Amino acid sequence: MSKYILRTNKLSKKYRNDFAIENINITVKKGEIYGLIGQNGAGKSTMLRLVTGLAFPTGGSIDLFGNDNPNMITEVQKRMGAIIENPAFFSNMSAYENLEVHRLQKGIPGKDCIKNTIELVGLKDTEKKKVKNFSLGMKQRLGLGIALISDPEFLILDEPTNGLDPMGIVELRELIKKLNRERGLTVLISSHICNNRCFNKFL
Ligand SMILES: Nc1ncnc2c1ncn2[C@@H]1O[C@H](COP(=O)(O)OP(=O)(O)OP(=O)(O)O)[C@@H](O)[C@H]1O
Repeated sequence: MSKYILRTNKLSKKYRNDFAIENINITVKKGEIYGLIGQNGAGKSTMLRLVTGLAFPTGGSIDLFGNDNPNMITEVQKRMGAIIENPAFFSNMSAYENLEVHRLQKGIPGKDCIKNTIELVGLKDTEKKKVKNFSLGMKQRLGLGIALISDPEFLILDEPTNGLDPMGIVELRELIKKLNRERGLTVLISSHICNNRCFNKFL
């Protein structure tokens, strides 16, 4: 069985005449938390959009779960969960109802996964509160819940700490570490925090 989840080979994306990313090779091993660090505009979101199939490369290849056939992206997507940019929510619904919509969309049988996900991301006490009344930290947790509801093997997070206060960052960091430790979840996470000390602290 493959020991890595993701491998890119000379991955490039060009918009008109400019490369957003050029010849990027990364390998994310099974069970690791991989940090993608770069300043604003470095190409982090582009990279994650390519990996999740939201955009197509202009050069190079992406190997996910040992499969580099681009036509298989729908199959491998089922094994991934992602938060890219700001996830969309139904603001007049509760966390439970939002998760129910995603459960139905993904065809996940039984409602146990909703309760479990709500507990996992720490939204148990929100009960019937509507998402429009959520704090940013709660919205991040719900986004994470949506990404996790299908029990993925690979979680991709694009700048998940943006806008969070220091406490929210610590809570999110602990949750990601817990998911990695207890579920063996492999995580690819981006950040524009270029100070190595800060980023090491994050992980
Ligand atoms: N749809 C697009 N059309 C044209 N150019 C784009 C598009 N998406 C991204 N770019 C360009 O590609 C480069 C990389 O952008 P990207 O959003 O991937 O960087 P980033 O590292 O995620 O930045 P940030 O930290 O600000 O989110 C930028 O120069 C950006 O302007």
